Amino acid sequence: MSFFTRPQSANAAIKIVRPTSSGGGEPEQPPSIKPPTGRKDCRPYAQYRYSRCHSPRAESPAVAPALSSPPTPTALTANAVNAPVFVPKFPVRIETALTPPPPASPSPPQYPEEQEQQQAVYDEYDEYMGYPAAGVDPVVDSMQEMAYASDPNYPGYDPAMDHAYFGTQAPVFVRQPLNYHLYTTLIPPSFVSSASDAHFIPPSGELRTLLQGRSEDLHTAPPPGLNLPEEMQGYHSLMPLENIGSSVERRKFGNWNSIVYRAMNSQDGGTYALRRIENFRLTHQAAFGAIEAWVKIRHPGVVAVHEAFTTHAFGDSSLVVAYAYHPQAQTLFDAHLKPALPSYQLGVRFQPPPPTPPPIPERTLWSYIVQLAAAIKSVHDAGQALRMIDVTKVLVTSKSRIRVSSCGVVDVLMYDTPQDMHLLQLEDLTLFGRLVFALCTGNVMASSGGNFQKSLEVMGRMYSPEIKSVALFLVNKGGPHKNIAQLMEIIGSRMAAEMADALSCTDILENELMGELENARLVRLLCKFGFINERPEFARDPRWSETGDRYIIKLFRDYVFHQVDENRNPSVNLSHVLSCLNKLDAGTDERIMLVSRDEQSCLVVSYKDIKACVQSAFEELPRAGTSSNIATGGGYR
Ligand SMILES: Nc1ncnc2c1ncn2[C@@H]1O[C@H](COP(=O)(O)OP(=O)(O)OP(=O)(O)O)[C@@H](O)[C@H]1O
Repeated sequence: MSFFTRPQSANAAIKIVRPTSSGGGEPEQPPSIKPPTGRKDCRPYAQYRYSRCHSPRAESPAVAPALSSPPTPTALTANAVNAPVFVPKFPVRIETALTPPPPASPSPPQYPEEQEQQQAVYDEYDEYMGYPAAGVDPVVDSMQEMAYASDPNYPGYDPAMDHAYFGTQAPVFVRQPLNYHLYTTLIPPSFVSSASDAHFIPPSGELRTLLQGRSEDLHTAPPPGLNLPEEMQGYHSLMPLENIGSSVERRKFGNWNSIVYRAMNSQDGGTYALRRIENFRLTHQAAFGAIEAWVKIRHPGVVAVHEAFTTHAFGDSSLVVAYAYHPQAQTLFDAHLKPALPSYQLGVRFQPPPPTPPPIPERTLWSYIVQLAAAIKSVHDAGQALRMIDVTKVLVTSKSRIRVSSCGVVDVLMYDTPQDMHLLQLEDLTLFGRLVFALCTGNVMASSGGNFQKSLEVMGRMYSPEIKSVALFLVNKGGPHKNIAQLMEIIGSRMAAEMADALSCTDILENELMGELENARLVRLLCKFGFINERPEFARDPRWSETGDRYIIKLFRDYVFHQVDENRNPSVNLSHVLSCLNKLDAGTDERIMLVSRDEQSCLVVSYKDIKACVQSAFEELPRAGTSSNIATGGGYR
């Protein structure tokens, strides 16, 4: 009988070879590995299951646990692959260059009770419950024994110490490193539930739809025939965000006509919202001084100002102020006050008036008040005034999240009529109060003249007295020392609730992000597989895929994607795929058995080796071409 001994650069791949008569006749030991029998299917799964339970964990390169890792073999060479193949005629024994031949009983002794407990723990975490466990298939069992016995990294068992296990000393099992390379385990839903509706964030499924919608929004093209400038001060692909047809009644921005466009900036590739004020003549360049101040203000409650310029690109002299673009943003008016469109049935308009929108829930209202108060405070602290707190200028940018838009425009437009900043800041509070009235009653004119008393009654009926107090504090004249900080004191307790909800939102988003953690690295790996496997230009060259690194990659791909069940039906187990690819990316020391397609040879190889194979095959690609050059690019390695 002969053994396959690995090349001098002892690597982790173990080739199972054909036994020959020159090896000295009958094996002296009971066989530690049996040839593949009729039940070959699912062996890799079973091997996998075993390895998860017993082989040491390696760390992900990104998050290496501070545990000493055992010596690891070097990468597998092409020679190992070209070694003689295993023919399952006689029982054979396996030997590695790293370990002495296993003792008569290679499997580590375990006390039945401990074994049971361990198995229970493994089973609890085993996502491959449906696959045959150790002990089911004799081939699997012997492969497991082999992997166990030949694994120098298993810290809990030393064959030379067999006697110790049967003595009085209890076996020592070293804690394994954490499974950093496995797919991420999310925080239990009872702690952070992304399935339920949170204040600032919809359930996970809806959130995805929402984000998809926003992404789509960024790419929508304008209808043809709008006759918009192709390019303007570095902005292109302009698309109006409101109807601009001649039949549309247009509201005014103060005394000016205004329109908002979405546009791309060719310098940074970003998307911006451009507010254009038509027919504006700039008399003093210094009018842009306020914009400089606004560019410096960054607050989550304020739509960020980017820059301002004048242009003749629209055929007139326009002022344009560029803002951060928030896809699918709606004004508060559109979100809460706008009556629903009249219903039509069979082309006939219904007579009843359109339904009024439902009242805003009190929690949402408090949230708006707290966010606006925080935004105003930050702007006032920066020495500016918002001057545009209005239901048509405050944007709802995501669930319960609002931002004041159009900042800085009035400062430029009204540059010629300078006003006292303190008075402007007081005016902000009054505008804020009017907005609260409008949101409570659904009427933009709620705080004016004859509506005032009726509005207070409505507010008293529908909301808590604190809301009314806040609205009254804001619209009442107050002394000259009235300021936003006083409001903050009044709403202090509501701010605590707001903060708790905001932090919960962060937790949920972080948890969601955890679920996406592996995406990038897995896509990169799959791309490499795509580059390497089945290249048509090497289709007639068996050396390409049947030798060296690429052969191992080919077998590994079969192991990952082409498993069959006991009835030879394709097994489609995404968890298996993800788990294998994660381990491959992390390059763990865990070993798996790769079986050739004719099932006549097997290779036991670690993920670390396969990772090296993938890397070297990928790097070899540009050199592998003959006359044709295979281009690489993008720097993804
Ligand atoms: N920064 C922005 N990001 C995304 N969308 C925006 C942004 N600023 C404004 N919008 C959108 O542009 C559209 C027009 O804004 P605008 O402020 O003109 O509202 P409006 O209701 O038409 O008010 P007005 O009648 O005063 O023009 C609105 O639908 C608004 O949601």
